[in-house]
Amino acid sequence: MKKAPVLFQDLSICEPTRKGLSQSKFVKLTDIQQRAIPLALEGRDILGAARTGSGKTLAFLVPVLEKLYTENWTPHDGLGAVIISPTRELALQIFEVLRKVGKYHRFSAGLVIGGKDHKEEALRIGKMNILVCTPGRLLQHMEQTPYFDWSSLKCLVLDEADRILDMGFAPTLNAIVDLLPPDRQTLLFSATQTKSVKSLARLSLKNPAYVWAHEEATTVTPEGLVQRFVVVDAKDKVDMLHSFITTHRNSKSLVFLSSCKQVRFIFEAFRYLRPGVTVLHLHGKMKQMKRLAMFARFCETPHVVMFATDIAARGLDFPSVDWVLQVDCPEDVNTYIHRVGRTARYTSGGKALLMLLPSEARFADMLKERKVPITETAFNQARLRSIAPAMQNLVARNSELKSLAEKAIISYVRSVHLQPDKQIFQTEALDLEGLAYSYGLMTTPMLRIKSKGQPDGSDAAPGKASGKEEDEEDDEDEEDDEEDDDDEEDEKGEDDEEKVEKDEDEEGDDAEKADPKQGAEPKAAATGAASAADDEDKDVLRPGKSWGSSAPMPRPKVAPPQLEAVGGSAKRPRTVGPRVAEEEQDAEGAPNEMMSFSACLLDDLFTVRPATLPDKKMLLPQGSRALPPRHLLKHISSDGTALHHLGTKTVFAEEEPADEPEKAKAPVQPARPKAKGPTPAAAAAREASAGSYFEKVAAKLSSADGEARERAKDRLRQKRAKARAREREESQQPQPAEGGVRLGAPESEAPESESEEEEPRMSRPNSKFNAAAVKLGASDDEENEGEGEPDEKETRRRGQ
Ligand SMILES: Nc1ncnc2c1ncn2[C@@H]1O[C@H](COP(=O)(O)OP(=O)(O)OP(=O)(O)O)[C@@H](O)[C@H]1O
Repeated sequence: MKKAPVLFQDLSICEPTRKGLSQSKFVKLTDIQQRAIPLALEGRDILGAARTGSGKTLAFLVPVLEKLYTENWTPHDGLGAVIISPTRELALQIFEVLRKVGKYHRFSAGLVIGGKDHKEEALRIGKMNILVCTPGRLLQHMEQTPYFDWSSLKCLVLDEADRILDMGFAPTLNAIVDLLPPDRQTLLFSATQTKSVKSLARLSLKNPAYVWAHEEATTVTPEGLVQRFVVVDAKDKVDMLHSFITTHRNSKSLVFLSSCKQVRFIFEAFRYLRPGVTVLHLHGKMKQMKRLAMFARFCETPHVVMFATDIAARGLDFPSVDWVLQVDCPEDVNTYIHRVGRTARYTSGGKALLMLLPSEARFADMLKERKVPITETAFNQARLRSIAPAMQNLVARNSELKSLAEKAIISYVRSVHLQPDKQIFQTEALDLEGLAYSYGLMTTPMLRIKSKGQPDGSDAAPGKASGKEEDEEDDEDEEDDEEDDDDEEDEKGEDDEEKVEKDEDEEGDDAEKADPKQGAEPKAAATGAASAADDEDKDVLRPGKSWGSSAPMPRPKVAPPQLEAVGGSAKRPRTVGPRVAEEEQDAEGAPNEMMSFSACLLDDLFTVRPATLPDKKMLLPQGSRALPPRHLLKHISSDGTALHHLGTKTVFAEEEPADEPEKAKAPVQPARPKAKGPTPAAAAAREASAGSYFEKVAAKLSSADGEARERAKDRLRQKRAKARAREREESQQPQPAEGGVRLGAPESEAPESESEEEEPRMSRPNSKFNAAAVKLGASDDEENEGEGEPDEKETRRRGQ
């Protein structure tokens, strides 16, 4: 038997790849690389599996580069390899590694993910040799881009193959595979293996080599990972989370929750609670640029907590994550493995804590059966501080937060309800009152149970969200998020009821978690009807709406005394709310700067044949300022190359209004909750904010016809009067009683949170965003030719 190569220099690979690897400091092969690369270099199809963080990315990138090199591929030969990833962030990460190790090749490479201008991509995609993409976007180009030719494709890679092969992505992947030439090499990699022979069959693998690097190992998770679980009541989860965060301020922690709405609520609430460490969030309903910026910021910041959905569970190589905390039970063992795999990567160590409800405790046994070494632990009760009064105070004073809390609970219940494993996920066992209490709500939100067989909304189908919860719902998600943002701005003067009604309408889109994945029978995952057949009691929860013979769930009152104790007022402060805080926090990454960040990434698609590109300025979105993301560069890289590369955009900086960079650089002042009535500064801020809102509305109205405008102005006047009255009222409000958090506590008392204030620290040397040559092996001059691209929403893909 041939001896497995130990060092990259032992491999029979070409000089450009060898140089790229050694310059990226890759010297020794990991297990999976030792086993998979030689077989792939022989031209074999590969089914590869290895623990998280064990180096699978290089295990397919090296063969891809070698394949094209040995085929004497030139930039004029068109598409030679496609690498498909289930999420945009992962695609971006793969692309970055490709840029590093492929630096000395002459191939062109493009990143094709959703959320960017389809037309601009279409202009360039036909000239790419290697594409790293998400499935939906690739299919869209295959169907709609006239000069996109994939007929000579040599290599197809599916990273996180089991995820891509599962039911959520199945129709898209089937359509892609049907179009691709069958005569190609196919490489599939994941940390968990796909069981579905049918899935594999549709890829028409030829005599594939099965490579499972840690088959003999006693554990399926990394050796340096310490794993614990704790059984906790629903009502204590938020307290535990808070205690955990405040006692791990010097760590980098990733916190998983079930749904986008939960992530949003917990993020907003914790920003107010100021736990003393930077808090971030990442979920599939964020706008593309914000998502990428969050991703980058989490990579760059050493002490930080990021709340995330399973969008962050797979493949992402965040540097130096100390803790993975799972507040909600993952839907299956595979998801657990991927989640905890965000820490203890390569040779480093890490810790993971899983919170299980008493009804979910059996999940720990399932983990052990699958060779996950996890042990039970208990929380130090002495360190557990109840933050329910603080939450209640926050929620009572802020209707947006209250609405978010309600939506979070509804989406959580729905996600539990849609899980196929009813032994673990028991909707009826959920302590909704306790949960509502811990989220600061006086009552549980209205939930109605739909009986099976009734007409159903899209969210009823467990399979609907599957595989699409993150990237493949691009437009809807982004619109939703954008709407959310706009709503929160626009509706500040609206009545609560109107707001709640609208929120409930939006709720239908939130199905990020419900994903049966491979643990479920594909059949059950496919349709809502199937799910009904699966389980007699599988009803569908919809927020606040009646569905035929549905019966309302009880709405028990939750411990009113606590509310009294915290003295929270039902009157909400109208202006300096989380949204304003968020805007301030994002000042360093405000929309235009985000746009530029996107543009940086989009350079990938602008660099081949620069001479044929339209004038750079033409590529800018109308009316947008292509601010060079200087300050954002800090988030991207401290690496000289990156600065140089991105720095070429300074030409646009000169066109930038002078105030913009200043704004971006200005230290961000967090919105402080109030202790007692508005301070003069807060009142001024409110006034200003209210003014800007009204001005915005007035501006909108300026285009309306005369009569309508007059009516609207009347309404506006009334709202202004109301707002002033409210201000006056608030200034006379009593202080919260003992036990409550005083909103707007003086600086000295508030724990020092960095969430809004702290400039993210400079990147580390191993930044994921070290930009190298975009055209692989291109000179700086060549590579810097491209320029930014408008950030328009992509059109909805067909067939999805
Ligand atoms: N041969 C190597 N030498 C040194 N570091 C390596 C090597 N291969 C990979 N790494 C590093 O190990 C880390 C994990 O690699 P990678 O992201 O490819 O893991 P993975 O197996 O794909 O993980 P996941 O299953 O979570 O997707 C990365 O930071 C990567 O740079």
